[in-house]
Parts: sequence; C-alpha cells; structure tokens
Amino acid sequence: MTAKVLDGKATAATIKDELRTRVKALAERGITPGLGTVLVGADPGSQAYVDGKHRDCAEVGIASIRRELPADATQEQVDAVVAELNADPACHGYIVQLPLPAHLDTQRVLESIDPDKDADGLHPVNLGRLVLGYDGPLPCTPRGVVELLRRYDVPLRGANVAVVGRGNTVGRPLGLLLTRRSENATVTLCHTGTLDLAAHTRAADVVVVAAGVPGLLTSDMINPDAVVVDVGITRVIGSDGKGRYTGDVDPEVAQTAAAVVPMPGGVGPMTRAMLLTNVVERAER
Ligand SMILES: Nc1nc(=O)c2c([nH]1)NC[C@@H]1CN(c3ccc(C(=O)N[C@@H](CCC(=O)O)C(=O)O)cc3)C=[N+]21
Repeated sequence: MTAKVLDGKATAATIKDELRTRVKALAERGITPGLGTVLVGADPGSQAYVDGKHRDCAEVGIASIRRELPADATQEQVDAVVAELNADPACHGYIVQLPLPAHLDTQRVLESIDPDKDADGLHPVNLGRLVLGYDGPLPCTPRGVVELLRRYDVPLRGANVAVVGRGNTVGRPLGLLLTRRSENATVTLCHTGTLDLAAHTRAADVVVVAAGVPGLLTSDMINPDAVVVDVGITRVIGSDGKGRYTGDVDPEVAQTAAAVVPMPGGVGPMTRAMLLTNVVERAER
C-alpha cells in the first residue's frame, strides 16, 4: 500500500492565504507587520533560505527588514544590529540566520534578541515559557509539524509519538509541544544512541524523525498504521556528482506507512509559514 502524503507545501499555501486576511485587518488599524532577518556572511545555502523568507513576506504583505553583514563582521557589529532591531518599532519579529561564522558567540547573539521579537521561538526565555506553559512565540519547525498533523486530522490526543532526535530546534521543543495539555500526546524522546530504537518507533502511532541521519528510519521500524514525519535535511553528493538534500526517512517507508510527510514539500514550507504566523501574531498584540 502506498502511504497517503501529508502535503506541507499545499498546507503552507493555505496558511499564507489566511495570513493575508489577517494582514489586511491589521492594515485597517494602520499596522504593517515587519519581519527582520540578520545574515552574516555569504553562505549560498543561508542566502537562499533568507531570500525565501523575504519572498514569503512579500506574498502575504509583511514588510521585510533585511540586515546583512560581511563574513568577518565583529561581535560588536552583530550586537549593534540586534540592538537596532530590538529598538525598531516597525520590526515585530526577526531571526538571526544560523549558523553564524565560528568566530562569533552564537549563544550571546541569540540571548540578546528581545524574547518578544523572537520570530524563531528559540530564545531561552521562550523555551522556558514553553516548558512552563506560558504564552510566547513557539519554535517554528515543531509548531509546523503539529499544525500539519492537526490540519490532516491525525489524532494526537493519547497517541504514542516517537520523536527521534533531541536537538534544541526540533526534537526537544517538539516533545514539549506535543505533551502540552492541548495536544496530550504521549512522547518518547529518542536519539541515535537509543538502545533498540526500532522497538520505540514500532510502538508509535506517529514517528517524527529529526536526527540528521539520512535513511535512519527504515520500513521494518514502523507499524503499518504509522504516520511518519521526515524533518531531516542533509546535503549529500549524488552519484552524478551533484549536491542535493535528503531526509532521514528511507524512501521505502512511503510504500509501507499509512501516511508520510515528505521531504521536500513537508516540514520545510510549514516552518516558513509558522515564521510568518509568529510575526503576524506579534503584530496583532
Ligand atoms: N535562525 C534560523 N531559523 C531557521 O528557521 C533556520 C536557520 N536559522 N538556519 C537554517 C535552517 C534550515 N531551515 C529551512 C527552512 C525551510 C526549508 C524548506 O522550505 N525546504 C524545502 C526545500 C528547499 C527549497 O525549496 O528551498 C522543502 O522542504 O520543501 C528548508 C530549511 C530553516 N532554518
């Protein structure tokens, strides 16, 4: 049986339509939501991601505030840009594109972002708010996963969810989101060091893989009713010598699972839609 495909690209397009309406309502109150991006250096991958975010903004009517610094920018220069965006009332939320060049102190930069302007939802204050169940901007990729499952009516209440990967941007905050009272899933947070990983994934109704290990989840590791979400994105060089991106889920799983969230076309577009959502929500307050 071929798995049903949960289409992140189409769902993100629907969310953008909804945001356009909310942005119009804000305009009637004289408010234009603004998203800032800070890009340090000229990594082609990072540049492409940032370009994509500004294209998304244009589509829904969010103003773009773009700050670019050279690869050899000093810590003081980066700090100054962060301070400027913290103080700019036209900027409702912003992100500092990661990774930063190695000579910069990433933790210091991220901690100096005003938590109420943290469009990524990854500031320590916001991760703390998530732990405590307080309101705050939510991390985009975990929120995108939950939103996609919700819109496809995948039951989470009481469901067993295996999350493979405990990173700070996806796996760990996703465990926190799914175990909130509003979602009420039962989460097993696994990682590549988990003993008998397959025993945990086989027992799960939903398996989310965010380990950054291509092909980690194979079809013998899931039950046939499972919904599988591929969050992995790893650049590999194909046999033709060309670079491409691959997920953490073996392609065979698309034949054996009940439903899959593919990569590409799944969590990536949802992440971008949640970034826009965070900015519109900030502007609405
Ligand atoms: N401060 C910060 N925030 C981020 O959110 C952040 C970051 N730094 N650094 C890099 C990662 C990576 N990331 C992606 C987002 C969307 C796709 C995406 O939409 N991918 C497409 C395929 C590629 C494309 O078409 O562009 C897809 O999955 O269909 C991919 C990767 C956000 N990141």
